[in-house]
Amino acid sequence: MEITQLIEEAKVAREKAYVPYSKFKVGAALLTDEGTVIHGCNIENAAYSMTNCAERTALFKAYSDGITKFKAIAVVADTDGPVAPCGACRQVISELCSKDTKIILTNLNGAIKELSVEELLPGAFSPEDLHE
Ligand SMILES: O=c1ccn([C@H]2C[C@H](O)[C@@H](CO)O2)c(=O)[nH]1
Ligand SMILES: [Zn+2]
Repeated sequence: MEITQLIEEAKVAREKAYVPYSKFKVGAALLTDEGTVIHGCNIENAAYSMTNCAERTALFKAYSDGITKFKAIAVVADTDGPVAPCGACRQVISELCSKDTKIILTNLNGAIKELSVEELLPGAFSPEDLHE
């Protein structure tokens, strides 16, 4: 699947966002190694800190179905430039994606920024750091 097509999938995912508080819709689309696409959107809560971002929704959906290998993840929001994932998502992406998963950050105006996982969060805390 082309990256442009994956970005369209992220836009479809974005329409499912549950954002009564921020009104800021975000969509994510994960391209699995098998070639399937898994959607994620942000889901907010009246207890604001319970909010789950689109990127983490997509990854948690995939892992909970036993799918753990991804070629790419596209993220889209109505931002001026390519959307900037929050720190929590950068940390989770660093661990749950492989080092060669492409991170595609976009907006509704066609801005596109492609990053590696290392570029998304240089020097991330990782499972190896837990070893004594
Ligand atoms: O990359 C991002 C940035 C923000 N949000 C969500 C969290 C919250 O619902 C709203 C405003 O921060 O956007 C995401 O889902 N992904
Ligand atoms: Zn986030």
